[in-house]
Amino acid sequence: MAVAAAPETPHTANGNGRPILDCNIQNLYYGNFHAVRDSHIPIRKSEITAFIGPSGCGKSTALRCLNRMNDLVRGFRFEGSVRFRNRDIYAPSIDPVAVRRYIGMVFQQPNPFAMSIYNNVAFGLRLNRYKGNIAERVEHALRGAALWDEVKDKLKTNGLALSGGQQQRLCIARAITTEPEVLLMDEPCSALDPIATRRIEELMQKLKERYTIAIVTHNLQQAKRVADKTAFMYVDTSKGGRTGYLVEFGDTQELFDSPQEDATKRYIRGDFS
Ligand SMILES: Nc1ncnc2c1ncn2[C@@H]1O[C@H](COP(=O)(O)OP(=O)(O)OP(=O)(O)O)[C@@H](O)[C@H]1O
Repeated sequence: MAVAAAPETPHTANGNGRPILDCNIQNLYYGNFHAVRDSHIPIRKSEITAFIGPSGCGKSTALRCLNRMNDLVRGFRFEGSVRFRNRDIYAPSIDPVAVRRYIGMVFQQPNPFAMSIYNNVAFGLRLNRYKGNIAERVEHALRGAALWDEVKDKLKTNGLALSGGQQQRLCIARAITTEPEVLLMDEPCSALDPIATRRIEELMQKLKERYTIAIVTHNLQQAKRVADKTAFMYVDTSKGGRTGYLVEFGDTQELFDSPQEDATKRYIRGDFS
């Protein structure tokens, strides 16, 4: 598969210089609806990049561009590029299923499969016909997701029997078991209580040593706590539509402490939501 063939070695290449994932959305449509324009978001290795902005500005849409999840939506049309391992993942020769093997995703609602904890985590390995020791990889992923100690004695229990926070960590284990390079997280804590949220945030800090993370969050404090870089998006209604675009991108602390754009200032102050 073309995506896999590029020279960069996962997890060991120097993170300086070019972004690991260079997202350049010129125009993005759902049917006739112009959903996002002019958004260049470079995502750097071993950093957490947060996407913030008011509802409907295209945060999730932009995130889902990064592993071609929007391809599953009828009428979706993309103009631009997303470069990963020196290739544009939207090039005709690229298989979107293979892209998702390298760029995994965790969703807003924890969504374990209705099967055992073990099988949830082993699922992706079996799908990829992994020939090594599956039990070892399952344990490794559950440890990586800070869940092993809580579930090691009940691996045959149904994943749906776990608490919401545990289910989300199970989904993270499921996403990392195939060792992706990038993890996309679409509001991963929005269904969780503050304690479970904190656990996921702590986990993200550990995970970023090994995986590059992009996260959509409505929670500005969360972006401040976890993200190295932040992209602020807003909605352009000037032409009668509602098209999202990138207003400002930069170091999280700088963006919050001294935003350059008026829209960013007002959003951070809470003048609009
Ligand atoms: N599958 C889809 N089909 C058609 N339009 C869509 C689809 N998904 C999103 N949209 C539209 O694209 C725009 C951006 O949606 P998106 O969910 O990306 O925004 P968001 O910033 O993540 O919003 P929220 O914070 O409310 O989740 C919205 O106007 C939305 O209605």
